[in-house]
Amino acid sequence: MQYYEMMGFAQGSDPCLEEDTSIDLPSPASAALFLDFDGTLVDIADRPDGITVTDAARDVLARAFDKLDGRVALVSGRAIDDLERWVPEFTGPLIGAHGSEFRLDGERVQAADYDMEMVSRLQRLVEDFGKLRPEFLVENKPTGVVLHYREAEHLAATAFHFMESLAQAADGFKLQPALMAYELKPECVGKDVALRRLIEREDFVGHVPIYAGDDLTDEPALQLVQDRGGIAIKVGPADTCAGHRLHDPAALLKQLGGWLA
Ligand SMILES: O=P(O)(O)OC[C@H]1O[C@H](O[C@H]2O[C@H](CO)[C@@H](O)[C@H](O)[C@H]2O)[C@H](O)[C@@H](O)[C@@H]1O
Repeated sequence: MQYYEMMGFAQGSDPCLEEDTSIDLPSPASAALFLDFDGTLVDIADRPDGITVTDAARDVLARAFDKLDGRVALVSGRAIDDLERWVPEFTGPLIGAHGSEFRLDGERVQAADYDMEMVSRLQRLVEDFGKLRPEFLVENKPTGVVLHYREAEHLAATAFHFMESLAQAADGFKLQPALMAYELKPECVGKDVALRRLIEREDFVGHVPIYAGDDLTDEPALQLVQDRGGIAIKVGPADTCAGHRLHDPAALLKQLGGWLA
């Protein structure tokens, strides 16, 4: 068992979990669509810079933007600068760094106040730790830092203990377990908090929210959407509160492609 699973979030596939191949989605004219990025729109890769945004993914984003009259947003743990590099053609709303940053109507907004000095300090500490164990990959974000152990699974517990200790010491920051990674992020941010703000905007309100996500960080947003009468789709095999499940990004793109045809 990986340390990540010990923390309560199973990654392993469970043959008992059924895929929901025909989700009854509302008409695009009455819907708003929110998509997580890694593991949902694109397949997970060995490294953050190793992903491929397929033509199918770009096509679904473009058609959703058109058919839903702009009511489609990406909701990601990645920073907005990073998302913009991967999908430069997408002009819709972006929620980045787990809800710390927004891009709305083409404008950048910082969603939360956090201690920038502390971010720099944490980044330095994690970078130094990463130099001691180059098997880890360190990813800096404007709001924090991630220690990836995908290429050193046997060091998962080491990664956890180090990052957990920093979280205990860093006022206003918390540990966010993710897929084969531990992140330090401001404790006031969350995808659900950011999503609530977007859902309540004039152009989104009154439309049925649909959210698809694969990771632990998506669970509060999946719950929020269900609480608002919307549709929550879990991508992948992990435990979830979502009412629907699809196996992988390809299955999601197929569903959405059919819906938007
Ligand atoms: O909220 P998301 O859009 O799903 O972003 C979550 C994190 O995604 C990236 O890390 C994850 O995907 C990498 C590429 O597939 C993979 O190598 C890594 O193990 C995963 O944790 C990204 O690097 C993080 O910043 C995001 O928070």
